[in-house]
Amino acid sequence: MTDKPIVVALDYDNKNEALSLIDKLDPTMCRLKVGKEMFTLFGPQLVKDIHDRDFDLFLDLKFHDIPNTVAKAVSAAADLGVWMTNVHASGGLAMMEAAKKALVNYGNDAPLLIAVTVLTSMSDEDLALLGINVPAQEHVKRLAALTHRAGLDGVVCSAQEATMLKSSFGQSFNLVTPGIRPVGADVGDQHRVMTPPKAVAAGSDFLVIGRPITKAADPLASLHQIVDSLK
Ligand SMILES: O=c1ccn([C@@H]2O[C@H](COP(=O)(O)O)[C@@H](O)[C@H]2O)c(=O)[nH]1
Repeated sequence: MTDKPIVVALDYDNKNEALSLIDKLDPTMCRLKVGKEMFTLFGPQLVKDIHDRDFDLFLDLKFHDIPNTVAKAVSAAADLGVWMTNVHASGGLAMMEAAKKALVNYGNDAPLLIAVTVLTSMSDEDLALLGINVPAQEHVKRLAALTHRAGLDGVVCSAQEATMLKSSFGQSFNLVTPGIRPVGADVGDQHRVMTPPKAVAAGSDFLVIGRPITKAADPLASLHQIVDSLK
């Protein structure tokens, strides 16, 4: 297991609310994720505010565009000094290769670059509506293979696919898994879910957890409970 596997997803529309949670957290306990909502509202200044507090930051903007555009976006994310960023694997091999190439000049300062396979909110039925008539597990494997071939550092997937992906692509291929739900937590819009201890046992490297922490009556206590459940 990675030393700090929990990545708290900060999906807030209020910056002060987010910062007041962050100020109660310890960077040795977890990493943080900023996604489309907060980055659209608060921009690069939020990234600076989080870096000032010494947290590793996953900038989860899931770039999906033509290769040239994605390469430039990934390079802009690297300029912000983030720990991890991502693209959609369904953008294709050329797009992922261009994104990877854009980070060459950053050397050891380059963020980890990972690709989203199939969103954890999607079921086999959702895929069928897109004309993808294979189980999610099979489509995830196909997109992970493309990501591995492009030389990226890993994928976003469900923990339900973790064992299969570790055995196919090896231990060093990072598996970042949202859709994490402690026993009894509201599943919400997620479909392919798993509890924190089971996700780690299955091979997840990083557990992305949002609402079970941020919407809890006591977010800090909820985070502590999850951390303790992994010991
Ligand atoms: O497949 C994916 C990719 C990204 N996410 C993001 O992770 C968090 C999950 O939040 P919860 O509140 O724990 O459901 C959220 O920011 C998503 O944008 C994902 O869920 N699935």
